[in-house]
Amino acid sequence: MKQRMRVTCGVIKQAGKFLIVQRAGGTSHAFKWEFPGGKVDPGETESECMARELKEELDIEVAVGERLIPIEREESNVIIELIPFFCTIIGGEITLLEHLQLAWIDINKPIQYDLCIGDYSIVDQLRG
Ligand SMILES: Nc1nc2c([nH]c(=O)n2[C@H]2C[C@H](O)[C@@H](COP(=O)(O)OP(=O)(O)OP(=O)(O)O)O2)c(=O)[nH]1
Repeated sequence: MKQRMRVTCGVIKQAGKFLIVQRAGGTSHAFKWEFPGGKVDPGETESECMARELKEELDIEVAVGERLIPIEREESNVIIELIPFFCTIIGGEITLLEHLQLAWIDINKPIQYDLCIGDYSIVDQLRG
């Protein structure tokens, strides 16, 4: 059986635009753009993971809101379940602790960034 990996990712909207961040070199999906987040640790709930990852990556405190429809992708020998959550910043200032750059995107315009492939399905959900 293939290994499953659950990954939460945060959808943060401000002034009508959505936050995406660019992965660093030397990681899987190096230099791709994504919604910030990461793998669910053993014993942790999805929303605990979401809040922890946004603190670790962006140094912000968030209220974790609605869970969107998860996206499942098969990659070499793992199945990645990407679980998006709407998040609202309740503390801190966005500081890039792991990523190279950030951008605020207008969801209704063509995306000018090279997103991780599964993230296009999140964009589709946000476009409704
Ligand atoms: N965080 C995040 N990961 C994504 C997205 N889309 C997507 O395919 N992925 C993939 C990339 C990685 O293979 C995996 C997440 O791993 P990660 O490296 O961000 O997770 P992590 O922070 O827990 O990793 P680490 O501690 O092991 O370095 O999911 C996305 O929008 N956000």
